[in-house]
Amino acid sequence: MKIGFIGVGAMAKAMIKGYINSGQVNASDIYVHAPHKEKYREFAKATGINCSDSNQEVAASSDLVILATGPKQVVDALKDVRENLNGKILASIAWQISLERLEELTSYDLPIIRLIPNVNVEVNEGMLIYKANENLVDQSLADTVKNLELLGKMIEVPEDKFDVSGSLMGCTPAYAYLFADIFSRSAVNHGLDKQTATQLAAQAILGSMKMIEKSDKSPSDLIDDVCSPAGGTIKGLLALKKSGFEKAVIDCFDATQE
Ligand SMILES: NC(=O)C1=CN([C@@H]2O[C@H](COP(=O)(O)OP(=O)(O)OC[C@H]3O[C@@H](n4cnc5c(N)ncnc54)[C@H](OP(=O)(O)O)[C@@H]3O)[C@@H](O)[C@H]2O)C=CC1
Ligand SMILES: O=C(O)[C@@H]1CCC=N1
Repeated sequence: MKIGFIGVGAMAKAMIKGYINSGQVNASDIYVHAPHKEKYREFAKATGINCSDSNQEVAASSDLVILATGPKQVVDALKDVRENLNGKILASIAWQISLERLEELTSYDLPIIRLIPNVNVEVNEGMLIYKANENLVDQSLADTVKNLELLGKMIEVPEDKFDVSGSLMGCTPAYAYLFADIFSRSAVNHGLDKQTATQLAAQAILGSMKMIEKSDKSPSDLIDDVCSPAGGTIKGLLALKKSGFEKAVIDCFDATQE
């Protein structure tokens, strides 16, 4: 399957790296275009993907056309390609642009899948939510989902839950990185070197997330298992609570929904 990207920003680059890392997609089957070629020329050279001269050329060269612009640029980008989408599947990762709006800007006959990925697609550990329109069904839908599963887990979500789910899995990587960063810096403050500190924090967080995924205990039961009586963890946990950590996290999530 040939894959095209309209827009070559942070998320398109992460998806492209994920596709190539998967070993299932050749760089020579990936086509990209965005207005400022200087921003992705080096990336294209390093990965071996094709730089097309226009959005139309991307659409014409691809079976799956991934719209990866910011939401405000969707109208212009789709105006460029709407005549080139016959026989193609359109995937959009644009935040808050509904399937209905995508159909309105292209065609009511076009198979379209709306997605929110997260940046961890780059290492094939992404979380992607999706909803397809009624033109994308059966084998075509199964093949599209299978293709996107090269990048991570795909979960179907109703469109009215896209904003809340999208914030939860789309924004959270930034907060997880922050958590790892602040913990490793605290260890540096106590004498550990930064590289070791980052490695230890990252593996501890990675293993903990696998426990949440694989264990049948709830996160709160898992917390109890780490808190030995009168040990260091419970002291740290209560310090976090006293400092307003939980309120800060709730405020953070609420802010993503504004
Ligand atoms: N970053 C993330 O973690 C996530 C992002 N998203 C969504 O993905 C989309 C892209 O995000 P992100 O990659 O971070 O944003 P960026 O701003 O990094 O990338 C946007 C890209 O769109 C290009 N672009 C702008 N106008 C056009 C046009 N008319 N035709 C073709 N390309 C165009 C820009 O090109 P140029 O720079 O040359 O103007 C740029 O390459 C957004 O809608 C965002 O909400 C969804 C989930 C997670
Ligand atoms: O910050 C944003 O708006 C985008 C969507 C989710 C992650 N990044």
